[in-house]
Amino acid sequence: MTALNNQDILSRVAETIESRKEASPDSSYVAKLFSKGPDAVLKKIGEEATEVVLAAKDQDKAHIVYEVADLWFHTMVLLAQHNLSPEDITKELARREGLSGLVEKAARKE
Ligand SMILES: N=c1c2ncn([C@@H]3O[C@H](COP(=O)(O)OP(=O)(O)OP(=O)(O)O)[C@@H](O)[C@H]3O)c2ncn1[C@@H]1O[C@H](COP(=O)(O)O)[C@@H](O)[C@H]1O
Repeated sequence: MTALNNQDILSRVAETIESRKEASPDSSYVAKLFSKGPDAVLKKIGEEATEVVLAAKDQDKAHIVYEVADLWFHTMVLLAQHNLSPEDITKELARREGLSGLVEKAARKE
């Protein structure tokens, strides 16, 4: 297996997104998004989240997968804007693993 295959897709896409910080907006969708400023990606995330909701309401599995991929991708661009990586999110999920949301919420109320 090549080194490329050993890396997971989230890491590979995150690396590509990072590299687009230096790329020309004419040659790259991500570079174009970065060049528009921070609000552009926030707008895309809002749009893509709405599209996920609509796909789910339609109970269309293929459409849900497509729209969630768009949403994940745009949240990865947001993470890159803040110099964060998918690993920061997986670490947070790992930290929460096994802790019931109900238990965590009850602890917050104390
Ligand atoms: N995973 C993605 C990805 N998912 C979705 N998109 C783009 O995100 C946009 C989604 O927006 P919409 O569905 O609203 O379509 P649109 O109307 O064309 O969008 P807007 O012009 O309104 O923003 C489309 O242009 C998609 O092509 C992506 N663009 C890039 N990537 C990854 O990012 C890498 C770098 O891309 P470039 O920066 O373009 O080279 C690629 O190799 C991929 O791995």
